[in-house]
Amino acid sequence: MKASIVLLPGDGIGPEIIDQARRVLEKVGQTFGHEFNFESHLIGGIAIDKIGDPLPDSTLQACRKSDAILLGAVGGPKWDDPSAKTRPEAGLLRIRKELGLFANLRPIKMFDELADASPLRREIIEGTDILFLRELTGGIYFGPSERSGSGAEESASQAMVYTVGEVERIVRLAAEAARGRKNRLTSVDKANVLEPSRLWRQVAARVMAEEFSDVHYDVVLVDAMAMHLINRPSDFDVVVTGNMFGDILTDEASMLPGSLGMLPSASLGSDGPGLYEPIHGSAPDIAGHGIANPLATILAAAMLLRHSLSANAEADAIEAAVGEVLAAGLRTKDIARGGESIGTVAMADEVLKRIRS
Ligand SMILES: NC(=O)c1ccc[n+]([C@@H]2O[C@H](COP(=O)([O-])OP(=O)(O)OC[C@H]3O[C@@H](n4cnc5c(N)ncnc54)[C@H](O)[C@@H]3O)[C@@H](O)[C@H]2O)c1
Ligand SMILES: CC(C)[C@H](C(=O)O)[C@@H](O)C(=O)O
Ligand SMILES: [Mg+2]
Repeated sequence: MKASIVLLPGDGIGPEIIDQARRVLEKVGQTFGHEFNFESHLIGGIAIDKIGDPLPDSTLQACRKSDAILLGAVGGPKWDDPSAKTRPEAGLLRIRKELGLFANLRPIKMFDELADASPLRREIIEGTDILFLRELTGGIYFGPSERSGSGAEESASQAMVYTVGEVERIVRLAAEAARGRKNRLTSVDKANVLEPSRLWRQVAARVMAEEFSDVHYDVVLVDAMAMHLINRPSDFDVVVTGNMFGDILTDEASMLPGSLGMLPSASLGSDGPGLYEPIHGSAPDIAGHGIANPLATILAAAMLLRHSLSANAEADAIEAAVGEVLAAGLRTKDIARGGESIGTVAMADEVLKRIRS
């Protein structure tokens, strides 16, 4: 197979972890006889610094032509001025919107070998296997925003907007995913307070009744979900929710496997290339120290192989290698819980050694 993969390293630890995921993909290419062509492009703060735009046209065009995109992270204190004209994060939001990547799959996969890394008790996290489907191109992230007034009367607003069509397509995708798993779908909203959540709940209920009556379906309010997630995580199978709730709940869920550095994601649309990235950010507090956990990005590369290139055996090979590394007790600092740890490159070296066809 030949495939062209665009790499968007971005900011902070982005370049460090993308370098390692690329080495893993190259090893997969050699092992399975594929030709992967990599092109790196600018996004985020570095793109603001070099081109004055967090998503330069050249980057967007290259992404459109590619088979898949692997992104590191964007943002950092250097670009945090609230009065700045643009922000690194705007580049990420725009690429998701431009490519129509409305479905963000965030698997919360437990590696049994890593149970010691979680701050939660083993009996709570055991058996946890959740697939979050976070709606990614709508909701409050993309609603109209405004600043007006001055002095103590100055105000800011941003609207949460969902259309029926946006809810239907993400719920359908989530319900189909549930059919291939434990056949359970939970929809998370704030319908006791928010109008868009009431629309979300009505549309989801109709889609489930009309098209997926075989799937066990329930709804949970987002505040309660934040609690259930760390109290009884193994009760959930597929969880579908809006853009902001999905963002927050999945960072919380990273404490099940033990670190943000363990969670990958896939952002998919109805056609065109998918975008794959860790769920974490640019981790400015550890950038440049060589200690970032590359496994979330390496697992995102596995999702890229599975979802964009239909290379399931190759994706399995990466996931198996990660499992073996963890079983061997090898840990980056974030999952070492004070014990011995290895750095970013050494962790990727250990994964590389274990990639087999
Ligand atoms: N997809 C993205 O590009 C993305 C996602 C989230 C945040 N951000 C941006 O990143 C910047 C920093 O945000 P933040 O600090 O709130 O969140 P963050 O996810 O970057 O970091 C939160 C904490 O987790 C740790 N961490 C994250 N990834 C890690 C890894 N791979 N290995 C070890 N530790 C890791 C960090 O060191 C930090 O202590 C902000 O500008 C934010 O907007 C970008
Ligand atoms: C950086 C930010 C725009 C982004 C989001 O909120 O979607 C991040 O937190 C994520 O989870 O990918
Ligand atoms: Mg986030």
